Amino acid sequence: MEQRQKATRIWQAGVDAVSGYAATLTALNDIEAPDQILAVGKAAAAMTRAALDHFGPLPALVVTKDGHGDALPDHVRVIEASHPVPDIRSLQAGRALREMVQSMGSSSHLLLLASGGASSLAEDLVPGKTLANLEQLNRKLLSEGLNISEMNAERRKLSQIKGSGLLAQFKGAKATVLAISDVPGDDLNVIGSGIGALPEPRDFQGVARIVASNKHARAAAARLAMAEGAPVLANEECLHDDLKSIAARLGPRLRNMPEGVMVFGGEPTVVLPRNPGKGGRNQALALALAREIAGIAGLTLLVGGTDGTDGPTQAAGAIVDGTIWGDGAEKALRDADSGSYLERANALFVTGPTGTNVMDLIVAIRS
Ligand SMILES: O=C(O)[C@H](O)CO
Repeated sequence: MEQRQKATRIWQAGVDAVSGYAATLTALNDIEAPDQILAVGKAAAAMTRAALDHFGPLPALVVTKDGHGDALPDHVRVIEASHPVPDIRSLQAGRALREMVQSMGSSSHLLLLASGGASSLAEDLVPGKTLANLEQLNRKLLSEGLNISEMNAERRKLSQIKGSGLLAQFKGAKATVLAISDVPGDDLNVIGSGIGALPEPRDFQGVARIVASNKHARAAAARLAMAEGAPVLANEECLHDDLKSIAARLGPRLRNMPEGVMVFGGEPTVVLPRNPGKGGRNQALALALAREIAGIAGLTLLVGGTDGTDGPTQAAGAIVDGTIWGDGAEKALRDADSGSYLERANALFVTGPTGTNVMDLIVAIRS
């Protein structure tokens, strides 16, 4: 129990360090007041709250995931949409964003706050494509084990607002983009499929900045571990691979880990069966790692999505140790049903929406 609490504290320190509110507030210090705020992604509400606290009650349009749009003032227009597979509200949100950008005057300054999840939450399709095409594409992409860069290259092909398409329609004087990165390499053209990417030949002044990333979260987690007296044995962004390979690679390191803490970040890919059960990539990776450490005492792993939601579930991930792997685990892994198994084992890690999204974070503790 003590190790679970320690892992949770260290993981949470990582997430707190990249909170959408704090990261945005800090970045706003040297930015002039905009005329309009647009915010898209899982951290949109937290980022908007920071901008409103800093600048006062500016007009704002927030597009975010179901259940992530709370605690905003009444004057803010909030559109909640579906994630990870878009729905009709994603199209409404995409249209609202485009219309807002197109309606801004020639001297205007737009503040665009972008975070992960935007690919699904807002879309404005190229002519000839339908919601059914969009849903079908996303289901396919999510099940094939592609990395985010490969997925978003496909998503951009269907979109009028991704890959700098949104800002290409802005005729104002200045656009400032602040982004929280949930992609490897922090590439603005990949975050939310490039919803906040600046177009190359543009007639306005454009500034874009990453305000939080996985690196910041790992650094803060490692800092807390050290402050609590635990040697930090690893701090790596190494989870960009198919989750079976990641488990096979990390397994021996974890089994042989001396006393201390290891921190890993990134986003595993997963190939889903035709009818997946309950879970997400973090729960699946946690269970695959539970197999690797089965029977080992004094070792605890917290595997969690920093946004607080792992796939289409209410859990952020799971906390596992040497006692978790047991009857039914192999089948649950095979059927992409780790969530059901981990729930029965009382191993789910639940935080609710965190107000940020910088991919996933693993904290391993050995005592
Ligand atoms: O929305 C998306 O495309 C992913 O979260 C990456 O930003």
